[in-house]
Amino acid sequence: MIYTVTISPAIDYVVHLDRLQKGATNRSTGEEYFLGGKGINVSQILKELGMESIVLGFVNGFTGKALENGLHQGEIKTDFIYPKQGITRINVKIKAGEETEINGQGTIADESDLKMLYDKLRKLKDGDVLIISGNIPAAVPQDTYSRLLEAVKEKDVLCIVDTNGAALMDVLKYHPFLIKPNMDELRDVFGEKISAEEGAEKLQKAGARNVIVSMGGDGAVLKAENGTLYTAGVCRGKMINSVGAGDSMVAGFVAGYLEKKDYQYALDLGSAAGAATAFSPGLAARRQIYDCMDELRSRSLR
Ligand SMILES: Nc1ncnc2c1ncn2[C@@H]1O[C@H](COP(=O)(O)OP(=O)(O)OP(=O)(O)O)[C@@H](O)[C@H]1O
Ligand SMILES: O=P(O)(O)OC[C@@]1(O)O[C@H](CO)[C@@H](O)[C@@H]1O
Repeated sequence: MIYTVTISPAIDYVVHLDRLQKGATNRSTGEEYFLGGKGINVSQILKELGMESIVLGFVNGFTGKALENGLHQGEIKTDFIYPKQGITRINVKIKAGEETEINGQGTIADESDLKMLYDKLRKLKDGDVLIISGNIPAAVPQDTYSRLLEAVKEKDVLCIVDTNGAALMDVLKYHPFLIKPNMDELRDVFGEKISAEEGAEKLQKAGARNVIVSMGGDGAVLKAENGTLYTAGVCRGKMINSVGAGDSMVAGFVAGYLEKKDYQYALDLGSAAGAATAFSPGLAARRQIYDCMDELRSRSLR
């Protein structure tokens, strides 16, 4: 089974404006609500690609109920924990020419809540897949991801971690199967001058088995554990949404890898899913992902 972990899930409130005026009442020209949080986005794209997963994490309050109901309506299984503090956040994504995001703090998991999550992970079995995505909120211990990996380290679980900064560097000693920083996250760790290839190599030397560096509309590279550097093509289309492209790429890569154990195929499916989301108002639908995949594959076969 595939498990995704989202420490602080969200409802994403996307609001469209002609122009954002600071210090004034702005009237929207339209708005949308999406189920959000990085691991939850991964589960939604996996579902589009025909793969079942179980969503783990912390939710509470009316927004938590809406999120859980929405996932169940989409036939996505959940096994949430319900802390007493905070409520599931509403993240505001303002689209007024450029995108401005305001992400809340959300549910706050305390030590007893976290222990429930570690206990759930200890029950994972050999062959399971664990995908941990997103930032660790400030109110939650910053070594939480390391402790999640500690809980599964005796099992043959394929671990994927999509996070940044200290939390990313901290998990490398557990040799995660995959990490996926973007260029900003790479520069935060290694400085402005780092290239995607150099950064991927450094992260691999520090312990990651496979490293994808995603570069938005400029594509992505994968430094794989077989020593090969794979390059992804870029699908053509109109970028209308940057929220969830990275999560879609993680889901596409995992789905592709589980299907064929072929790194180039997995990277292409990840790139197709990322692009299809970038070209959609919310997360991509199956058909758009496979249209992008066909475009990438037909170009690389020429
Ligand atoms: N404008 C675009 N055109 C084509 N492909 C794109 C575009 N934006 C994203 N992608 C695809 O999606 C992948 C992931 O995007 P990106 O690098 O923006 O991830 P990210 O920074 O983690 O995203 P986010 O944090 O916004 O979810 C890219 O490597 C690329 O394959
Ligand atoms: O505040 P975090 O956890 O860093 O990011 C949360 C978030 O921006 O990430 C997803 C897109 O990747 C959105 O669905 C969600 O609102």
